[in-house]
Amino acid sequence: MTGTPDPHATDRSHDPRETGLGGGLTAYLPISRGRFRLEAQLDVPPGQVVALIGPNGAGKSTVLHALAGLLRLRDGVIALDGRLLDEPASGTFVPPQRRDVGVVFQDYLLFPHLSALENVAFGPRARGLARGPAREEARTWLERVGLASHAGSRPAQLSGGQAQRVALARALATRPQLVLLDEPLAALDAGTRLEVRSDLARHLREFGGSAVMVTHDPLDAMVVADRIVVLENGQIVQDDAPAEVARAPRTEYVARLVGLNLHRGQGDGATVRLDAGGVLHVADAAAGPVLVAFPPTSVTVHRHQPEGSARNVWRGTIAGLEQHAHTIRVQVAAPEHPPVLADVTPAAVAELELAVGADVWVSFKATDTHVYPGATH
Ligand SMILES: Nc1ncnc2c1ncn2[C@@H]1O[C@H](COP(=O)(O)OP(=O)(O)OP(=O)(O)O)[C@@H](O)[C@H]1O
Repeated sequence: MTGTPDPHATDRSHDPRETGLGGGLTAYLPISRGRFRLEAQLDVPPGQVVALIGPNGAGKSTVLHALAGLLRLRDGVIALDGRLLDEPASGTFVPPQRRDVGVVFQDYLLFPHLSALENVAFGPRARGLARGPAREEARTWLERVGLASHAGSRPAQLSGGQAQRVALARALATRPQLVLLDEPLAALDAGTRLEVRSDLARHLREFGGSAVMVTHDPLDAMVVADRIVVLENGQIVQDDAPAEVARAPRTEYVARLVGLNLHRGQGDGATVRLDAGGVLHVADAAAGPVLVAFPPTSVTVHRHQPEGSARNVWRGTIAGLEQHAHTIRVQVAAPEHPPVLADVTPAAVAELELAVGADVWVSFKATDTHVYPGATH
C-alpha cells in the first residue's frame, strides 16, 4: 500500500499533545518489503542536511518513501518537530500532502503545462494560500534560486539545471520542516552539476529545516551534507560527518566510494594480519579487530623492486586502470596480498608503460596507513 490514506486511521497530526520527540526529524523505520528488511533509526535536527548513501537496493528509496508518506509503516514511528506523522501503534498516519515535507523526487517532475512560477506557486496554493500571495511567494523563491527571469517559462523551455532549481524552489516554497531529495543532481551534466551542487548546498543551509538527500555521488554528499548516513542491506553501517567518513570509512563500499584503500584485520602491534589474507605494516599500535585505511595517493607503483624505507612492498599485476580527473587509478592484485588502489599521473602511466596485466611492484609507508577499531556496530 502506498500513500493512500486509510479512512479508519486517526489523524492526530494536530493533536497538541507532546510526543517528547524533540525538534527536527525522528524516525525509527523497521520495514519489510518481500525478503528485504530495513531497520534504521534516523534523527535529523533542524538545520542539518543528511546525505543517505549506499549501494543499489540498500533501502534508500524505501526510507524516503516512508518519510514522505508514500509508504505506510506497519511498525516504528516518524515524527517531525514533535508531531507524529506515522505511528501504527497509535493508529496515526498523516497523508503525504498534510505533512510539512517538501520533496524533490525524480518521479515528482514539474507540471509540463504550467510555467515555472505556477509550478512553484502550486505548493503554497495546495497548502491553502490564496492565488496572489502564493504567486508572490513563488516569485521570491524563483529569485532566490536565480530564476526570476524564467518565471514564465514552461519546463520544456528550461535546461536540466534550471528545472532542478525550480523543483527545489517548489519544495522549499511550502516552508516545510523537512525536505527530501532523491538524487537531485543525477540528471545533470558534469558542468551544470558542479554549479547546481554548490547552489543546492547553499539553499539547503539557508532553509533551516531538516533535509535528507539520497545520492550515489560521494562528492554530492561531501559538498552538500553535514552528515553522511551509509545504508547497506537495510542497515546503517556508518553515520558520521563527511570528513570522518572520508578519513575513516567503515566498510569496503564506503572506502571505494571515497577512494580509499580499506582492509579489515587483526592488529598485533606494528602489523595487521588481514582477514582476507596478507599482512600490513602500520605505524599506529594496533590490537584486536581493526580497519586499516590508506589513500591511493600514498601508494607508489614501480616496474622493478624498489629500494627505500617503505615497509609495505610487494609484487602484483595490474588488474585495472581508471581515469579520475587528473590522475589514473591503478588497481594492483597479488595472490598473497590485499588488492591495492594507487593514484599515478598520466606521465607515470606512459613512462612505466602501465597496462592491465603488467607486472609491477607497489610500495607504501607504514606511516601513511591509518588504523582504527574495526567493530562496525
Ligand atoms: N514495492 C516493492 N515490493 C517489494 N520489494 C521492494 C519494493 N520496492 C523495493 N523493494 C525492495 O526493497 C529493497 C530496497 O529497495 P530501495 O529502492 O529502497 O533501494 P535503494 O537503496 O533506493 O536502491 P537504488 O539505489 O537502486 O535506488 C530492494 O531489495 C528492492 O528489491
